Amino acid sequence: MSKQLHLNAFEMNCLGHLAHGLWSHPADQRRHYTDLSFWTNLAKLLERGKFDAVFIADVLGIYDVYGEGKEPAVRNAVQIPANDPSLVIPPMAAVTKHLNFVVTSATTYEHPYAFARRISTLDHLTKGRIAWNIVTSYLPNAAQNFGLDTMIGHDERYDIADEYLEVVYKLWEGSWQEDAVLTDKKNRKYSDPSKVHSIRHKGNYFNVQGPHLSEPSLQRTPVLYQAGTSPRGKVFAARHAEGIFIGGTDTALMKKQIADIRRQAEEQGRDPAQLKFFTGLTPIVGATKEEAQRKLEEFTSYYLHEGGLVHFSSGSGYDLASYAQDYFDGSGNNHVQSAMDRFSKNALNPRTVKEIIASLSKIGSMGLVAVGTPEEVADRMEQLVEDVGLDGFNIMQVVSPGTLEDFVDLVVPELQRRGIYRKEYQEGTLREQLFGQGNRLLPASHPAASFRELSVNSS
Ligand SMILES: Cc1cc2nc3c(=O)[nH]c(=O)nc-3n(C[C@H](O)[C@H](O)[C@H](O)COP(=O)(O)O)c2cc1C
Repeated sequence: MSKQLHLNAFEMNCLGHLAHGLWSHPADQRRHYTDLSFWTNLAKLLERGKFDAVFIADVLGIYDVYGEGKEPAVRNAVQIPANDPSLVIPPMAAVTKHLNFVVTSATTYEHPYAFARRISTLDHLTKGRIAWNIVTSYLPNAAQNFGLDTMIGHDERYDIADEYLEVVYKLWEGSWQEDAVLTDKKNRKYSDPSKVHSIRHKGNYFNVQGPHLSEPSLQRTPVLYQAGTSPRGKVFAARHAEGIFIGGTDTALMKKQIADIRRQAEEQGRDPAQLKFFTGLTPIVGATKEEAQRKLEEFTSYYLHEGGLVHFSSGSGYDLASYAQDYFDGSGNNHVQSAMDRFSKNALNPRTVKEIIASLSKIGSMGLVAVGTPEEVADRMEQLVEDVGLDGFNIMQVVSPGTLEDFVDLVVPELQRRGIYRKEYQEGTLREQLFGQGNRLLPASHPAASFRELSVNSS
């Protein structure tokens, strides 16, 4: 394999992210997610393992579709309690030099002006180590928490997201010219007002005058990740995303989606090499095959099936506590549509509702799982990259930090021995680490670049 692998650790600022119930395993430390040291220790571990980034998911409401109430989610700690994803980044940045941070934020609820400033602040504090995972959200309760009775329709959420991106591109790329900051102590001029521009955005969803309050950070626009591969999601990804997080376990479908997004990006004049594809992988590693298998069985005994059902029900929009048909009928389409592409009757490999419920009793049911020796796990990763066209993985955890410790100590050296994973970090921003030196900013072929013209056309 000639490609170099990229690795993110998949995280969330909460007790129960994906491995529902595993917080009660004796070795698990997730109950300390409210402590700074949980995050600084994680960051140091990941930098030791030369990880690209910690990728932090987020939600803005509770998972209350299953059983039509909050009790199952709260009882099983399914992403509740959950704290803010961005505030743990500065302490992690303070104890590392190269590790990067992907923060998830939905375009449906928070205003882009405030969000753009928070990201610029993070990009300044980390010296260009920030990415944004752009999502549109899928929880009805999130809509209710932000003043709506029901969720905005699926495709309209993406229309809002497109305009949101236009606003933040104007703020990040167009508001401050590159030479606007003078730092001229002699003449007591910090910035040149003629080079700091209002953006005067008036759109269907947002009106923003500007200018951006933050001076330009190293990357200006953070590295843009996206998750969601519905037909509308793919159009959005092809236009904006530099990193795409593809979910699920159906590798034939992933391969199709990757080819589709790369083709659409190329049609829009983007270089398909400027898009990197990731999927979720849960590694369970042992010195021998038998030891790895024993670990899996032990972990499974702590896993809560009901937690998996709660998670899936809100993701898909189907209440698995009461759904009576053999196959999903497509009515869950306002939630995560790409989940429906995998599970409905029209899926490439359709599964019955009964089969789906059974699969949710297993560890790692939200992504791929690799159980075995370090060599076997590395083999599987290499094969997936070659067969599916992936560029890397979001490593999903079962016990924290045990899963990542095993991976760093056992699998990383094997990947390095094979020459497919860095032994040392490259200097530079996250975008440069992903796309090579000199790529601090988005390329001219990216739609954000057109908003640099703002500085020429306005004042
Ligand atoms: C792999 C994957 C990870 C996702 N992570 C999140 C997340 O952390 N927070 C969130 O609000 N939505 C998340 N989403 C859903 C996105 O909000 C997405 O924009 C929305 O549900 C539409 O997805 P779709 O294009 O597949 O229909 C994720 C979706 C996928 C497929």
